[in-house]
Amino acid sequence: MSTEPLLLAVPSKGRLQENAFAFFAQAGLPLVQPRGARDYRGVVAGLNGAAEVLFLSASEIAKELSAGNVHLGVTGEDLIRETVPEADKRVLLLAPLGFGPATVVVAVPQAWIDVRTMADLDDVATAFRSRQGRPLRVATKYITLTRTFFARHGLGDYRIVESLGATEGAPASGTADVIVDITTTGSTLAANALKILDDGVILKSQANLVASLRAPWGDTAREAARAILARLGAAARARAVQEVKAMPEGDFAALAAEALREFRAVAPYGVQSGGPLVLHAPKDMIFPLADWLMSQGAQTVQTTNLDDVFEKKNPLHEALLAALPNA
Ligand SMILES: Nc1ncnc2c1ncn2[C@@H]1O[C@H](COP(=O)(O)OP(=O)(O)OP(=O)(O)O)[C@@H](O)[C@H]1O
Ligand SMILES: O=P(O)(O)OC[C@H]1O[C@H](OP(=O)(O)OP(=O)(O)O)[C@H](O)[C@@H]1O
Ligand SMILES: [Mg+2]
Repeated sequence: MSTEPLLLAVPSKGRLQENAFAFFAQAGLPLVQPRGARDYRGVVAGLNGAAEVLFLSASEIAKELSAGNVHLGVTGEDLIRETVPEADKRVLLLAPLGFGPATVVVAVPQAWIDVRTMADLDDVATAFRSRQGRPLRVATKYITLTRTFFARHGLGDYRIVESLGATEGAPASGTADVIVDITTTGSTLAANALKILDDGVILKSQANLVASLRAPWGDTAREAARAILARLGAAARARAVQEVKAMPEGDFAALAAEALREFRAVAPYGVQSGGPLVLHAPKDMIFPLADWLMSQGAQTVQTTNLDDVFEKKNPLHEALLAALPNA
């Protein structure tokens, strides 16, 4: 029986760091750095040493998950898709985390007014070859994503100019003709007079909780993952729903069935004959559900934000178990 602790990799700096810390703390899993903020190892508090934390950069986390050197990690989906070969065999994206949004796009100079689509860009590539005797040049650090996307659009005659920063400046400085890079607010593209092709969205990325399928998943690591995923799952479920309480008139069982069908609301404690009817409903359904409950005779409909909703059936843990070898 393996007692090696679970290794969790969390961004140590950059855009994802602050949100990642807050995310674990909010789920009742504070990450502590016993020797201070410059310490690159820590622990997940409350798990008796069963889970250690490694603080790495977002791109290193993608590599370590791929290699199986950590069990769980937080990093951007863009970095996973770019750096992990045959990603589906090596990692499992357990859950998007709602922060670190970034879209990987193909962008061209705004001055190319007739170029709006990947098909137009293919024509440009053909023109570069025949008139200038050279291929279209694409500046990017997303080499794999670019190759796959261009191939999917039948665009083959181009050259990648590897860029390690300030990619958006490449067309103006003449080192490339077009770019593939991430954008969030769009202000960097606009400042460099670039526009996104209509069909030029390669990937909509955000930070994800990712499991490595190649890591040595011993008993201690599995048990730590179960405990972590139970807490994360409870916090996620609590964010997704509100509790709704009301005393409608009529057959509660039939009303609960209709609430599920029409409003995706569940009755987690079943229906009590004396009432009230207690439901967990998705946040975007609260108003229509309340309206409907009042149309069914409820005088008052009360909703509550929840801190945690622990459920015996934990979709995160089940997804992990299903993906791990001989689980
Ligand atoms: N506006 C943005 N610019 C850069 N990255 C962003 C942005 N918004 C979200 N992200 C995401 O943050 C992750 C990259 O974070 P960061 O740049 O801190 O990591 P890194 O590339 O590993 O670090 P570094 O480049 O300093 O070594 C990516 O997944 C990216 O999609
Ligand atoms: O759409 P926006 O909101 O303008 O954000 C996108 C820009 O932000 C990032 O650059 P960053 O500032 O991290 O510099 P670097 O990648 O060159 O290090 C990214 O590489 C884009 O250039
Ligand atoms: Mg960066």
